[in-house]
Amino acid sequence: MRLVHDEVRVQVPATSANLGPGFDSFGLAHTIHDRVRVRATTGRTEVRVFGEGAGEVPDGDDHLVVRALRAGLDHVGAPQAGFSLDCENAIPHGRGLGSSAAAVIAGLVAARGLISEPEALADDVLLQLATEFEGHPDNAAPALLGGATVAWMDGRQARAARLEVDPRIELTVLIPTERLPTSRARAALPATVSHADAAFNAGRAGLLTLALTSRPDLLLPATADRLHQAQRADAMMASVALVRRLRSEGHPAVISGAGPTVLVLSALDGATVAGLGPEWSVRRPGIDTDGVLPLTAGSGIENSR
Ligand SMILES: Nc1ncnc2c1ncn2[C@@H]1O[C@H](COP(=O)(O)OP(=O)(O)O)[C@@H](O)[C@H]1O
Ligand SMILES: N[C@@H](CCOP(=O)(O)O)C(=O)O
Repeated sequence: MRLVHDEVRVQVPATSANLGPGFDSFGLAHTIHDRVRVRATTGRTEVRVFGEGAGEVPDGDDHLVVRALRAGLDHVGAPQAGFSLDCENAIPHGRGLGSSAAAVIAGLVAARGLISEPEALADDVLLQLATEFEGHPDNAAPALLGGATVAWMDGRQARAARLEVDPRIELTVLIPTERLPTSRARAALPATVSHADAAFNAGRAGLLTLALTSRPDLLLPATADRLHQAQRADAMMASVALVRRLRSEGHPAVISGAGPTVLVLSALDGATVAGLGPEWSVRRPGIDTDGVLPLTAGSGIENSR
């Protein structure tokens, strides 16, 4: 395998995993995007970051996009190089909006864009490699495929299928200032769950497929969860309290991914939004139906220096 291109640009969406009952399986892509330009060089790796994560994430080979890029090249036996990266990040870090999965998918798709036989890094291969980075496939699947996805593990093999989301479904994303690393939220989960709670979530996850694709009127019952949100309440008390309040008022609210962002699968009215404190930033993204995309020159990233 050879490197046949020396520059590639990639756009990748934010994602909300779980969507209530679908722990580690359901996910949804938003029209909030990170963009990365990767150039292969003969020098050492340099990363410039604009927006989210600037001044915080590593600026060399430890950068997550670079680690994923190198993993993709290693997987197909392509030679390594130095890399120069420009990252324009809009996905907040540590808020449950899939920033780490987006970085991994961006790096892997950049690797695909540099090599002589891109089919060696087909989507199923990238989903597996991304799942090995993340430990769960539910953010990587929608970041890769767009729309809503159901992901599952077949032994150690990650798989995913895409759902066509009903166009009547709108989104409101409530992002708090505090962060919660996904690793900490996962450590808060109990090792076992009750049979009754597992059965409850199985029924609601099945219903969620119907609600997302053709019955948005069922979104409130379809987004109920007993397996992970309450169990993580100590790590994000305000978010879990907000989900409970919004649901009691009839809004299909869930914790986005491992939190602490709250995702509402409806256009939350202005009065409800206005009543939230200043610690909540409100976004109304669309649903990204493309997933990760290679970009052509002139798509905006050249604003980076
Ligand atoms: N675009 C990025 N570039 C480099 N590192 C990133 C990027 N996005 C996320 N990360 C890394 O992943 C961490 C957040 O991952 P995680 O705790 O799983 O939260 P999230 O819910 O945002 O994915 C960041 O603190 C950073 O170390
Ligand atoms: N299923 C995972 C999802 C984590 O999503 P993130 O966006 O918070 O990284 C979990 O709930 O741990």
